[in-house]
Amino acid sequence: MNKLKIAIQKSGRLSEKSLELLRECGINFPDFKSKLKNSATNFPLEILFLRDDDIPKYVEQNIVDIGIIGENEVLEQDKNINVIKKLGFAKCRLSLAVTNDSSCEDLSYFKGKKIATSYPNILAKFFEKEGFVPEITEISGSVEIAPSIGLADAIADLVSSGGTLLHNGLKEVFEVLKSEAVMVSNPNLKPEVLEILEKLLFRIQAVLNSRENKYILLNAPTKSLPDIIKALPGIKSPTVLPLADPEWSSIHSVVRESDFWEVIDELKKYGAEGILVIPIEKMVL
Ligand SMILES: Nc1ncnc2c1ncn2[C@@H]1O[C@H](COP(=O)(O)OP(=O)(O)OP(=O)(O)O)[C@@H](O)[C@H]1O
Ligand SMILES: O=P(O)(O)OC[C@H]1O[C@H](OP(=O)(O)OP(=O)(O)O)[C@H](O)[C@@H]1O
Ligand SMILES: [Mg+2]
Repeated sequence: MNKLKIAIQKSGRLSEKSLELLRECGINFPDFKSKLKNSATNFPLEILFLRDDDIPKYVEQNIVDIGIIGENEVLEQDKNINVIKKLGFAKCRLSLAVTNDSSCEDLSYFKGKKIATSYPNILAKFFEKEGFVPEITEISGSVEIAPSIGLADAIADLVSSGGTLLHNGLKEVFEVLKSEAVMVSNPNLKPEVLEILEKLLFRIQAVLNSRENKYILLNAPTKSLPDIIKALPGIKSPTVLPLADPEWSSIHSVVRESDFWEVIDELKKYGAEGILVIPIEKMVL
């Protein structure tokens, strides 16, 4: 039987969220990662647990068909692989940071400086556009320690909360790129494997849609219905149901998480009451 082979980070920032995504797609697999190659029990999928840095190479060589890694790793390694879906987790940015006492106004500050990073290729390309490339020293982790031990003048590393920079006396000065987890694929998959991938992507999209949206129910004065309907950017148009009291109606709709609070403010302005917000389990459009 044909199977789709996926590589997932064994342990680290991407690991749990990648497995959670597969589980939410209804895919069951034995729950232990010490067995580095596992098969799903109810979907034609084989899961390999690997170091994230190795995943682009394995996808390029078609040892696996697809993988989940950070966009940062895709750009750094520049292998012959395709990004086929952004997955919306492990959001972070690659930023330049200097010691708190440095006065860094613009990028020319880095002329003649030494920068420690795990992303030397991305950083060199970034500075080539500026017309100069500072000295770059590659280290594979704990990058934030470099200025305090005299290894470099500045760093370029991944930042999300900013806590690690803060605890190491550094300040973020320029963003080099934004990143999130992505699914990558070998560009030449066999049709029978592509067919399985399409099925998986369909399920993933339903999960991502549900994460980005909320189902809302509310009661509103019937006379305000036109305003309320205008304020609700539903999938098609909201469901309107009469209540026992004809002066009131019940309205159901789907609202994007990102627009949520503005929409609620609008609805309240038009007299909406008893607003219930419900997470969506899956959403097939
Ligand atoms: N602070 C962060 N917030 C959000 N996402 C992050 C953060 N740091 C890293 N990431 C993302 O998670 C990916 C994996 O990061 P992690 O630190 O687990 O990798 P690693 O130490 O290289 O692991 P491995 O042992 O597999 O080589 C990164 O490539 C990046 O895309
Ligand atoms: O802005 P923050 O929320 O503090 O996150 C930033 C830190 O997260 C990543 O390292 P990670 O913790 O994954 O450890 P690693 O060095 O082992 O990769 C990154 O390399 C930073 O050090
Ligand atoms: Mg790694």
